[in-house]
Amino acid sequence: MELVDHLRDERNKAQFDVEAMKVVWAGSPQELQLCDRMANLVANHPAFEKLKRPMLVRKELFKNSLRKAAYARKLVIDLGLSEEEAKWLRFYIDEPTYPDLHWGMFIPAIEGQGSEEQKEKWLPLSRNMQIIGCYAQTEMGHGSNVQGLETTATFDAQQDHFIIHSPTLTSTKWWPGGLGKVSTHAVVYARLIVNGEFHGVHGWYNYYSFSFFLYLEDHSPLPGITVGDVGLKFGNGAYNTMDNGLLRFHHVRIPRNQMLMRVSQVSREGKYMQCDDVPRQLIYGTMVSVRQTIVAMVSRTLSRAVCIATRYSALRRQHSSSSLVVPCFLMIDYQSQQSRLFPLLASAYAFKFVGEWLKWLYTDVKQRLEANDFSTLPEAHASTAGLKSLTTSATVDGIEECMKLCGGDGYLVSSGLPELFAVSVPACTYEGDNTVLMLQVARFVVKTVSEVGYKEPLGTSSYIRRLNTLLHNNCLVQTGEDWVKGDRIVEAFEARAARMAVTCTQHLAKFQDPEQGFSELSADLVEVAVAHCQLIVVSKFVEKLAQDIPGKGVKEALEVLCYVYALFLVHKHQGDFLVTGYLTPKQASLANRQLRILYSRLRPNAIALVDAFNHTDHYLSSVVGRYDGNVYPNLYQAAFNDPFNDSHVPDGYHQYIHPILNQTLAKL
Ligand SMILES: CCCCC/C=C\C/C=C\C/C=C\CC/C=C/C(=O)SCCNC(=O)CCNC(=O)[C@H](O)C(C)(C)COP(=O)(O)OP(=O)(O)OC[C@H]1O[C@@H](n2cnc3c(N)ncnc32)[C@H](O)[C@@H]1OP(=O)(O)O
Ligand SMILES: Cc1cc2nc3c(=O)[nH]c(=O)nc-3n(C[C@H](O)[C@H](O)[C@H](O)COP(=O)(O)OP(=O)(O)OC[C@H]3O[C@@H](n4cnc5c(N)ncnc54)[C@H](O)[C@@H]3O)c2cc1C
Repeated sequence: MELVDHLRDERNKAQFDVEAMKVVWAGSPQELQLCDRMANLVANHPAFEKLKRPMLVRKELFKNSLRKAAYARKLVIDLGLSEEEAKWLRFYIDEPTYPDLHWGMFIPAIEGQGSEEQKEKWLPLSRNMQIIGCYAQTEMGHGSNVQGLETTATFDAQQDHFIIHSPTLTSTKWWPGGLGKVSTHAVVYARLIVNGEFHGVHGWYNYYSFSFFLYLEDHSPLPGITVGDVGLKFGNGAYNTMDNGLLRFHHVRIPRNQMLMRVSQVSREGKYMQCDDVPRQLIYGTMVSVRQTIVAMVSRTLSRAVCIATRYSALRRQHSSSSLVVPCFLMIDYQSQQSRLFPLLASAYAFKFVGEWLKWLYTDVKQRLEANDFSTLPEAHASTAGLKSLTTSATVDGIEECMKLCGGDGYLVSSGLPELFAVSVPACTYEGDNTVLMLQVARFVVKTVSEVGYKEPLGTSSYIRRLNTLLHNNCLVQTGEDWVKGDRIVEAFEARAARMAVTCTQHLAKFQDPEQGFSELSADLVEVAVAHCQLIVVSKFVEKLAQDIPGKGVKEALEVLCYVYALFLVHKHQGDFLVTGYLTPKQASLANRQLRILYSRLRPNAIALVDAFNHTDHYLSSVVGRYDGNVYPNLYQAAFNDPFNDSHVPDGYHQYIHPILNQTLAKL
């Protein structure tokens, strides 16, 4: 049967080379080839079917996810896949499961915080999956406040042991993924007590379950340990494939050498030693690593939602305002639809490029840390925390908007959007609540501003070196066209960020107690941090455009996206730009007018730009976002694929409907 491409006319409108754009989106021809291979491996393997997922009850859902993870592991071994290939394989399986935490947090925690001897012992076991681990930091009473963790690790010099204990209900470890049912081991964060003295929070490599011996049928916890799942989470399917767990210790003994000893050590004699030159913050290093990973991946999540909404918008017709009878307008041709959709399309590209940059920054920091150079850690912390916060919040809001952009059909599970939203929304909370993370960025920015004159601002904060110019020179834009110049746009974002930071720093200086000031001004400080992070995203997009980008029309299409992203933000936050006095109302309205012109330039490329994401239909799992655009027959069929339509007479009909129809309610 001949396949009909319902989006062919839209595809023919493209003004750039889509294959070349696919390479830009993937990062390199090699990355494109790798992702394509892994995506198709998953798409063509029946083991990874996922359409029935939202219909399954938790126990079936969980068993199904274990089966998929086991198949994935088998494929990794049978095909001899590299760690990088295995990572993409897991990504395209598109189901949160215990290996995410094992590979994403447990192993990095040992790598970053273990001594050489500890790494030699535990890493091979972990990499071969002879043990499965998780990252147990959060407690029932303490998530953001890591210093408040209550679990204790008391050194017993006589037996050369640590005694791990949960002294209160609120000290129960609460939320760690993979902990509830699967993991055999955990990196546990607890307060160190040596000779009755507290030494703050540290990490311990710990085992809590007999399941280390995989052949045991009885998967029961070690004595003194209570473990379980925290319970059903938001959205059927979604994150319920993960066994987020709870864990309590009752005076559980572990050998002294299971304390992760890179940052500090306890000797056989019970002497506590902070390792020379290694900052205590290194115990937070795993979070820096995962926040970076989240930013590297988030653009794919947003691109998925945008791809679905763009394709459906380019197919579905609505009435024009002049004729309520003849459906003529494609949804995508409504200005109002474009003004909601195109900034999200531009954001997906913007987040991809900032993610690439952050990966570079993190790789550099990691190498420095290995060589005991900790100088760039504060910058890495602020950038990973801020960008994780900015991009996940925007992505989750964006998915919700895409759902609305598809009208009622977006709300159907078969659109793929509700599940995508449910699985993504906890990203605003895990790895640090987004507001708490923005406050960390604000601390960094305010500190940088306060130190001007005696400490040189570096990296992402180097704009603060030009504070005088940024505070006193106002915007030079006179025409709409003036707004589509990279350096002018970056300068506008620098001026806004600098002015907001200086104002807040001055307000803070009025408080005698800086912490009280920080608390009272926290809402303003979050806005300072947002301005700083948006500047990073905009400037990295502009820097990307300065590179050599091959392919017909590719650079031009990216330029339009970059300006859409930036001018959309200028419009959305015009209050900031106006209040700081950098823009006049006239310049702000020129930005908005230019934005509309950019939407019309983006319009013919819209479908090609989402095709360049190279998403398979399996990954999208969306009837309305199908590549061939053959939506309506499939939407109709999907309704009948729902087991609820197996029968015309649902359970309960005879019992509860017949009495109403027959007026025999009294018998109920
Ligand atoms: C939307 C789509 C999503 C797509 C997703 C795609 C892929 C997903 C991939 C992976 C995700 C998979 C699973 C997720 C699993 C989730 C796991 C978790 O959630 S683990 C638990 C995470 N918990 C947190 O993040 C807690 C947040 N709290 C903190 O980080 C800290 O306590 C806080 C708030 C930063 C600081 O507290 P505070 O008490 O004020 O300060 P401290 O005394 O602790 O420290 C002060 C100094 O330390 C510096 N600092 C803080 N953090 C770090 C760090 N991480 N690295 C380096 N330095 C750090 C801080 O700047 C202070 O420095 P100065 O003294 O000012 O110099
Ligand atoms: C799906 C999922 C997976 C997770 N996986 C893991 C895991 O594998 N391992 C692990 O250890 N943890 C995990 N967590 C826990 C996660 O890291 C915490 O939920 C997160 O750090 C936030 O902490 P909290 O839940 O205690 O929220 P809280 O800190 O109680 O925050 C609640 C509210 O208070 C505000 N708030 C808190 N502190 C401040 C402050 N100082 N200033 C201003 N506002 C503040 C926040 O903005 C938020 O609005 C997971 C959580 C989820 C949802």
